Amino acid sequence: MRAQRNAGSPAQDDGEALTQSLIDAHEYPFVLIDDDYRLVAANRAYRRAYGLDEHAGLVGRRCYEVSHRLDQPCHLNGEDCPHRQVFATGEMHEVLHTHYDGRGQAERVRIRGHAIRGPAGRLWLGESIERLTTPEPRGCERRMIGFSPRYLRMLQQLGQAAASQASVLLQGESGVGKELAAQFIHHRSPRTDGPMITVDCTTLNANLFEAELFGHERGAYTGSVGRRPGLFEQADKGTLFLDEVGELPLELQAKLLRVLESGEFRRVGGRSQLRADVRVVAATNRDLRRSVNDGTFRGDLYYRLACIVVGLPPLRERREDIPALADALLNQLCREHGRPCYMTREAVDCLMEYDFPGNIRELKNVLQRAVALSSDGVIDVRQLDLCPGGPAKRRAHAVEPGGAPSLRRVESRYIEELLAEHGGHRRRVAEALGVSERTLYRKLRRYGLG
Ligand SMILES: Nc1ncnc2c1ncn2[C@@H]1O[C@H](COP(=O)(O)OP(=O)(O)OP(=O)(O)O)[C@@H](O)[C@H]1O
Repeated sequence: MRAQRNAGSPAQDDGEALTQSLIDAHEYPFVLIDDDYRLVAANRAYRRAYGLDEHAGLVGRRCYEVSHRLDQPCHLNGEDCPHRQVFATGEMHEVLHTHYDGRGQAERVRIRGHAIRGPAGRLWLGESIERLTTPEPRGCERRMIGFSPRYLRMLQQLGQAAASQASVLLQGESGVGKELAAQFIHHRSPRTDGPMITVDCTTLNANLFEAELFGHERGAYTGSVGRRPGLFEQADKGTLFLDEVGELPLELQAKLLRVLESGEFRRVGGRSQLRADVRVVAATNRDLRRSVNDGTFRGDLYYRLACIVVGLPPLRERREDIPALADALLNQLCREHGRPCYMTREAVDCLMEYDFPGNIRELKNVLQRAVALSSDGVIDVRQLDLCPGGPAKRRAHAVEPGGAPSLRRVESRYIEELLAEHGGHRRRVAEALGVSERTLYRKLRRYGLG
């Protein structure tokens, strides 16, 4: 708080020097902020991170100007603001935010806002800032691109879910990144050194269920040559990821519930009762509550799986992330193809206009196609093959005379158009849609197009 006053008593000077050396000892960027959002003191790490030298008039500037490049507090921008929370409650508040470093580069940071009290009871906000892009983030975290407030809120929820042992249900459309989110939870959880085992619930049927999940003993049935542990056993001390859990037939839901409740199972052909200690993360692109109401999903299983529910936003609801995502995916494709590629401004605008029913997987496919189509490494609107006349035309087709159609209606019409365009070739339709063939088959069934 040195620069707040020009001269102080020796005792004050000592106090200020002490405050400064205490915050300088902090390894992460740390800043003290008053109730009017003004910076009061900052440590060296903060000044380095935000490109501010000691004499650059740091004190008195507003926190949101320095770190967010905003001219208003971040809660007015849809963000969870630690300043507002700490001054309202006097309690520590942790959030994820996007900050801009000294070179104007966006970076994801975890902020812990502490309530710091002065001798006279005055309150300050002490922000400790952990930069998540450096030092090295964990593998899947680095791959999870997104800086929008909506995406950061979701990451925050995933982080909180990871810290608990409760089961987590990830809900979101196909291609939004549910599997990546499950990996994030696993790697952030205390089980990170254990295995993460994925169960694809779309492939399970009554014949396979027990052998797949619980394993079998040698000679348990014709063709079972050796003993094989099941997925449940393999996930012991780790995470069991139940992908597409909403597709599990009703009769198997009861069996799954039983083993989840008890943690006990028996291999096929085995006598002994075995136990596995698993943490369950499940994912679905259905509205499972509605499935419970429809009677196609068991309510008791839903409540067992959905202690914590995290919704993953579709890409069209976080369009501001599209340029960064496209950039990262394009860089990856360039590395794979061994040649540089560049996207024009118009191409980026075109991507931001598009609705991406297949979400990030579709964005990836669109870019893959564009890289293949571009002869000189420049990707323009033409190579994207989306607009004009692409989604805009398709969207115009989809609008009903009576008003906006439902998303399901838009999607089913879009699939119909793609089927016609590709002569009914399902693999190509799945590619164009940016979903797996499996997902396409489900959609065809759902919309009666199969
Ligand atoms: N935030 C992200 N940043 C970069 N890439 C992402 C992100 N989220 C997902 N992806 C990529 O998008 C693709 C689809 O992701 P993922 O398989 O996790 O989606 P999903 O929701 O599980 O899809 P489905 O429901 O069809 O199984 C993957 O290639 C994944 O690496």
